[in-house]
Amino acid sequence: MLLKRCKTRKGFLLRALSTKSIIHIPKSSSIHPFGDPSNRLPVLRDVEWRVNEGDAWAVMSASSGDNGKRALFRTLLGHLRVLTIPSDAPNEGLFPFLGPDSDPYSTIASVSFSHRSGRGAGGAFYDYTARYGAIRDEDALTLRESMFPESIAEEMPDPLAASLFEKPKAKKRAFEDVVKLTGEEKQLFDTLVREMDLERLLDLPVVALSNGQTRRARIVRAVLRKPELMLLDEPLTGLDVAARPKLLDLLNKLHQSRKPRVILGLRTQDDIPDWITHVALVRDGTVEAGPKNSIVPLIKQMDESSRPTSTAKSIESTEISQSDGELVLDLTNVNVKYSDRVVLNDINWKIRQGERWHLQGANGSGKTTLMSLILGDHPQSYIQKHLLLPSPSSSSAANTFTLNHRKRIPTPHLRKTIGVVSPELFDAFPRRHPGMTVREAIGTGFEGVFVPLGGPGAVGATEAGEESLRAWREQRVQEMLDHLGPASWSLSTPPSTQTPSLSNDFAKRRFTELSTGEQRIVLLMRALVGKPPVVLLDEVWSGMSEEMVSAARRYLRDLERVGKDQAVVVITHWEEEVPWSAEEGLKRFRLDGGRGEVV
Ligand SMILES: Nc1ncnc2c1ncn2[C@@H]1O[C@H](COP(=O)(O)OP(=O)(O)OP(=O)(O)O)[C@@H](O)[C@H]1O
Repeated sequence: MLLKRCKTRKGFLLRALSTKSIIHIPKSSSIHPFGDPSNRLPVLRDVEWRVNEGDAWAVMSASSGDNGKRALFRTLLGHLRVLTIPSDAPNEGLFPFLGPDSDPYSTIASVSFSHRSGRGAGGAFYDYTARYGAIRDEDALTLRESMFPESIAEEMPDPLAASLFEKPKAKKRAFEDVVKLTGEEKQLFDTLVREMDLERLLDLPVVALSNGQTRRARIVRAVLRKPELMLLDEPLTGLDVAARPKLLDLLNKLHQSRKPRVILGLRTQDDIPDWITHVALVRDGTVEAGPKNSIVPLIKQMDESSRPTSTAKSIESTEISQSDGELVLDLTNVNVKYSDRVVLNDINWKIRQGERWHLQGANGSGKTTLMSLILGDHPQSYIQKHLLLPSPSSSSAANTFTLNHRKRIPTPHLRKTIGVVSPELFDAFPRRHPGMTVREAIGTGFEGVFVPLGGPGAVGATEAGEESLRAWREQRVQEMLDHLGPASWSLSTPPSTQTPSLSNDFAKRRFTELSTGEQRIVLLMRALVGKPPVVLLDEVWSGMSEEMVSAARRYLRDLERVGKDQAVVVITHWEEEVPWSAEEGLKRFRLDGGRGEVV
C-alpha cells in the first residue's frame, strides 16, 4: 500500500528516509550497569525498541519514581550496557546508533528536569543562597556567555592562579570577539532566545536566573550544541502556563527539522503532546513500545486497575478557611532589588495558622525570592523593616512559636519552625553523606539540618532528660513512614497488614539509592515531621509518580495530620496540583511585575 504511493523517485527517497532507524535495540536485549556480573538481574530485560526517522517518541515509567525512563535514557547515553549484541545489525555499532561512526557522547544531548534543577550537580554540597547576594567573580558568567561554554572557558580567570596579591586581571574581551558565530548560528541563537523569552536576561549573571528561566536556558544551550538527538526528561517541570505551549511548539519544530530530533520523558499523569506519535512505556523492568494509540490504553488500564491499596482514609472534603488563627508570618512593605532591578516591590502578606495558600506568578516573578526571605536565606531579609517570622518558644518544642523580627531570630531556629521542600533544597540535600538512611533523612527535619544528629539511627534528641522528646520524634518518623511511605503509593502494595514491614524496609534504605520521586517524598516527610507552624512546598510534585502525588495530597488535606495550628504555602504552576480548592477556603497570593496581591 505504502509502496504504491512511492512510485516517483522523490517518493521513494522520502520513504527510504522515513524508515531509517535512529535507535535500534534489538529483540531480547537486556540492559545492565557497566561492571555488573552477567548473572546479576538486569535493569531492563527483554527490550526491543526501534525508533524510525520521522517518528516522535515519548518515554514514560509506570513504576513509582522515574527510574524506568531514566534507565532507558541512560542506555541511550551509553551509561548502561546493552547485552545481546545483534547478529542482524552489522553496521549499527554502539547503541543507540545514528550511523556506524556515531557515538552517544557527541550525538546525543540530554536535559533532565525530573532529577536536578540544573544549578547544583554531582552530589556535592552547593550553596544555593549564592544567587541572592553579591555575585562573586566566578559566578559572573552571563547567560549569553554561558551559551557557548567552550569558547568562553578560555576567557575566564583561572581560579587556581588567583591570589590576594595579584593585580586585577585585564577586562574580559567583548563577547563578539570571543564567540564567532556564522550567520546561520547567529540566526539559530536569536530564534531560540526569542522563542524561549530569554532575550532580556542575556546579560544577567547566569546564577541570578529563576528556576524556570534556568531550565529554558538549558534547553537552548543543548540545542546550540547541535546534537543529532535531544533527550528531554519532564521538560515542562517548573515552566509557567505561557511558556509551556511555546516550548512544546519549539520542540515540535526542532523535531520536524531534525535539528535535533527530540525524545521526551514524561510522567504517566502528564498530557502527551499531540505531535508525539509513539510511546515507550517502561514497566516491571521491561519496555512496551509502539504507536501512541496502542500504548495509551495500557496506561489508562494501569491507572484504573493498579490504584494503591492505601491505608490512608480518603478525605472527601476539608474545611480550611481559618481567619482567626494566630499570625505565623507577617510581611509589610517588603522589598528586594538588585542595583536598579526591582524584584519585590512593597509586598504585604499576612499568613495565619490553619490557612492554606497557593503562591502564584510567572517564571521570574519573585516567588523563590519571597520564599528565601521567609526562610531567612536572603541577605536582604535582615534589612526589611517589617518581616516577622516564627521563632521557636522553647528549644525542644518546635511547634510552639512567637513572632519575631528576622534580625532577632538565629537562622537555625527558623529551620525548626519552617518546614520546606524546594528545588533548591532538593539540589542541596547532601548525596555524599555516607549511607544516610531514609529514616535519618526524615529525622533531619526536626532541626532542619542536612546531616543526621545524634549518631546512627537517632532522630536528634539524645541528651539526658530528652526521653519524652525522643519518643515523640520516633513516633512522628513512624507516622510519616506509614502514611507517606511505600504502603501509600507502591503499585504492588500488599494488604494494609503489611504496612509496618514495608515502612521498616523503606526506612532502612539509603537515601541516595532512591529514585527521584522517592527522594522527593522523603524530603516532604522531612518537611512535615516536626509539625512546624509553617510549611513551604515549592514544586514538590516534580519527579513523583501519580500515586505518590495522590498520597501526598491526601496527607496534606487531612486536618488530623497537618493541623489547624499549621499554615501551608504551595508554589506550583499547575493549579490542579494544589491539594485544596478555593471552595474549601484555599487562598491565593499572586506576584506580578514585582507587586503582590491576594486574588
Ligand atoms: N542577583 C540578581 N541580580 C539580578 N536579578 C536577579 C538576581 N537574583 C534574582 N534575580 C531576578 O529576580 C527575578 C525573580 O527570581 P525568582 O527566582 O524569585 O523567580 P520565581 O518566581 O521563583 O521564578 P520560577 O517560577 O522560574 O521559579 C528573576 O527575574 C531573576 O532573574
